Amino acid sequence: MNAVRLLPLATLTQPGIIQATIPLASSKSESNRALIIDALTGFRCDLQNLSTARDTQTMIRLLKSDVQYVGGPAGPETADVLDAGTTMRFLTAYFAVTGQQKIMTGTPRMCERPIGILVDALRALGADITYLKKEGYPPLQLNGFQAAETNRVSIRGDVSSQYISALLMIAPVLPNGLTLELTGALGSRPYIEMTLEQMIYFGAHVQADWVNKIITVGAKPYTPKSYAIESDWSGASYWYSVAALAKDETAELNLLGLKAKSLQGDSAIVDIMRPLGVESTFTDAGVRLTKRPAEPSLAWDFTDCPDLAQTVAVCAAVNGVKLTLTGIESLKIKETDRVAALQTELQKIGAELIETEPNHRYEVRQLNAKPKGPARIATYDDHRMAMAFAPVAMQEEIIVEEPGVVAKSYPSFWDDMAQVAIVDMIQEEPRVKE
Ligand SMILES: O=C(O)C1=C[C@@H](OP(=O)(O)O)[C@@H](O)[C@H](O)C1
Ligand SMILES: C=C(OP(=O)(O)O)C(=O)O
Repeated sequence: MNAVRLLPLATLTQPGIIQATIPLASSKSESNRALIIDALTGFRCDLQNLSTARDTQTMIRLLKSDVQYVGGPAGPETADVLDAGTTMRFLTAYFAVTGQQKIMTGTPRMCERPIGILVDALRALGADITYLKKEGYPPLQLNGFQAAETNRVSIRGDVSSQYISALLMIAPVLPNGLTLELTGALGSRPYIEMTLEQMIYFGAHVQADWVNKIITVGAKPYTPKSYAIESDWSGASYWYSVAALAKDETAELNLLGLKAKSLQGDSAIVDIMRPLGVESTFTDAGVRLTKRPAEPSLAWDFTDCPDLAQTVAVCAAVNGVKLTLTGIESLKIKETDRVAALQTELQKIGAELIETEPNHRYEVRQLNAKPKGPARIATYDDHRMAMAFAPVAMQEEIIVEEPGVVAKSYPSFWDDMAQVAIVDMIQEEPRVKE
C-alpha cells in the first residue's frame, strides 16, 4: 500500500503588537563564495558565521566529499547540488579547474536551469565537460582539465551572473590568470562585485573596467585568512515587508548582523522600502525598522537585485502602492518561473501582475474584487514564494503550502516569524477525488 503523503501547510494569523528582534540567517551568497575560495587555499581559512541555508550546507557536504576522495576511487562520483544554483555553478568551475572527475546534477528544476554559457567558457579554458542529457543543461560530466593557451574569454552577462562569479573565483589558480569580456546587458552586477570584493580580501589581484566591461584577474593564488559572513539582506527583505504591512503604527523590528555598507546588493531593500513605508536606522547590532507614511506609487528596476522582486511585488499588492517593475526577466529561470508564479498567486490576494511592455515592464495592480476567505499560496519549490507571501499575515490570515521550502536559504524563517504572527504548522489529508 502506498503511504499517503500529507500536505504540509503553515497558517499565519495577525498578531497585535509588533516588537521583535530577528537573528536572521547569514548570507548564502557570501558563504558559498568564501567556501570556494577556502577550498582553493587547501581549506586553510577560518570561516565564521557560515550560513545554515541548505544551499550552503550542500556546498560544504560536496566540498568535504572532495577532500575525502583526493587520491580515492577512480571514476566520476556524483555531486548532487539539489536546487542550489550557486552551488551548481561555483562547484562546476571548482571541480573542473582542480581536474576532478564528477557528475554534476540536481533536482529536476536544476536540470532545467541553463549552464551552457559557463560550460562553453570552461571548455575554452581547458575543461573537458560532456552533457549527459540535454545540451546546455545539467547533468554534466567533468572529465578533467588541461589548461588552454588562452586566458581570455568572452561571456554573456544577461543570463546569470553566477557563471561570471564562478569563472572569476577560479581565475587566480589558472596558470595565466583570466581576462573576462562581458558582452550584452549585465544582470545581477552587485553579485559580481561581491565576488570581486571577497577575492580581493583573500589576496587576489583583480581589475574591473566596468565601462568596457572587462575584468582581469592575475595568476596569484589566494591567501588563507579568517572571514566572518554578514547576515542575509535577501532574508531581511521579508522583515521590511512585515514592517510595511504591520497595522501597529508603533511596530519596531531589530534585524541583527546587518551593516549599512554591505557586499550584498540586496541591501537596496533599504531604499526600495522607504516609499513603501519603512524607515531604517542602523545600530551597532544591525538595523532597526520603524514605520513611516507610504507613497502612492513606486517604480523600481530589479536588474541588480532580482531576489527582492517577489517581496516587493507582494508588499505593494497588499499596501495598495502602484508598483512598476523592470529588470525581472531573469526571474523566469530561477527556482521556478517566478513571474508566472507571482501572476497566479497574487490573484489570490486580490492583485495582478500585468506585463505592460513585452518582456520589459510589469505593473502590480489591485483587483476590484478580492477572493473571499484566507488565501492559500502555492510555493512551487521556491523559498522566496513562501517568504514573500508570509508578511501578508500582518493584514489578513494566509495559508502557505509546503512551508519547508524556506530551508534553501533561511531555515529558521518560521521560528523568526512566530515572533510577529501566530504560526500554525499543520499536515493536511489529501482531498478525495469525487
Ligand atoms: O551569485 C549569487 O550568489 C546569486 C546571484 C543571483 O543569480 P543570477 O546571477 O542568476 O541573477 C541571485 O538571484 C542568486 O540568488 C544568488
Ligand atoms: C535564485 C536563487 O538562488 P540560486 O540561483 O542560487 O538557486 C535565490 O536564492 O533566490
